[in-house]
Amino acid sequence: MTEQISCFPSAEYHESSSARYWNDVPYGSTRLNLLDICVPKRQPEDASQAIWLVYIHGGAWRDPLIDRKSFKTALDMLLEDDQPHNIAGFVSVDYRLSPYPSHPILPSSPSDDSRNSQHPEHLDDILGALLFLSTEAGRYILCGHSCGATLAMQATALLNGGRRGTRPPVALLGMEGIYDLNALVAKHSHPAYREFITGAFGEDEGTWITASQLCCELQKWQGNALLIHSINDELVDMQQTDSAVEKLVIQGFTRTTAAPSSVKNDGRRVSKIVIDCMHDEVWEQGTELAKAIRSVTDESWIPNTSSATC
Ligand SMILES: N[C@@H](CC(=O)c1ccccc1NC=O)C(=O)O
Repeated sequence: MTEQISCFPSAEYHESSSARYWNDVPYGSTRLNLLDICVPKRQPEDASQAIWLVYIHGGAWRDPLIDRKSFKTALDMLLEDDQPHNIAGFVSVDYRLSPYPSHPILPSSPSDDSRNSQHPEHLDDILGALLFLSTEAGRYILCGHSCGATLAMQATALLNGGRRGTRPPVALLGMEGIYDLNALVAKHSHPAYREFITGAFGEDEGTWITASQLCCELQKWQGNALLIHSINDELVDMQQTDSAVEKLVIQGFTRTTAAPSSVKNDGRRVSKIVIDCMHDEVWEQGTELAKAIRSVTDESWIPNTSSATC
């Protein structure tokens, strides 16, 4: 079937009893510039409150087996919810990856331009996807897992600088995020850490510092940030989330322990929630990812000031 929707005109879709799906939609020119869109049939009752959720997968900027499809388990759970919600659509985005020649099943080839990228190309792809979506999904929450949370933060920092045509998200949801590359490598002695950070950001540790600083450059952003980390994350230490929260607080964010509904919700709130599962169980089992999305799409997490979307 086809339908005219302004951002993806006449694209093919398929449907289930609960949603319509536009899968494998190209937003750029490489094989990994693809995204999946899901529009629930039960739409928000108040269209003015409608919000999109854009998910950025993890996988250390390089793992070909962790891709946009990793959102599916949580998405299926969310579509089964019987409570009303305010999500107009869900998007899961792929982006170009860094080299992974030692991958046991799908090693990257030097001639594959979608698997030989380095910073800031992953980020460029995310910004490209958000620009592509901007007509349809202009009011959105940006959600990422692991290095997807890094990209979500960095994209928000750049969009807040006023890239034409794309507004920053109204809220950020970071799960098991990496926000300080140098600290991650210093903390974890397993050579894989240095290997994937070098693969994604190069040998120059100065670049790692600049890329990490970009994560928390949210001085003027008016949205709310919810950062979630598991006490049993065996791959990324909780200090990553703790120090990101501190950096936001230093920039004037108010630390909240509950959803901001209990206080005046004019944005610039940051909250940390501790969960209990392993790093990839967040999306593999889907329960924690779905739960986190329910928390943040609760209207109380969306700032009610109009400036939040400017
Ligand atoms: N599966 C990945 C590893 C991975 O995803 C990862 C490992 C340690 C810390 C963070 C990770 N992922 C972050 O996006 C790999 O094979 O390189």
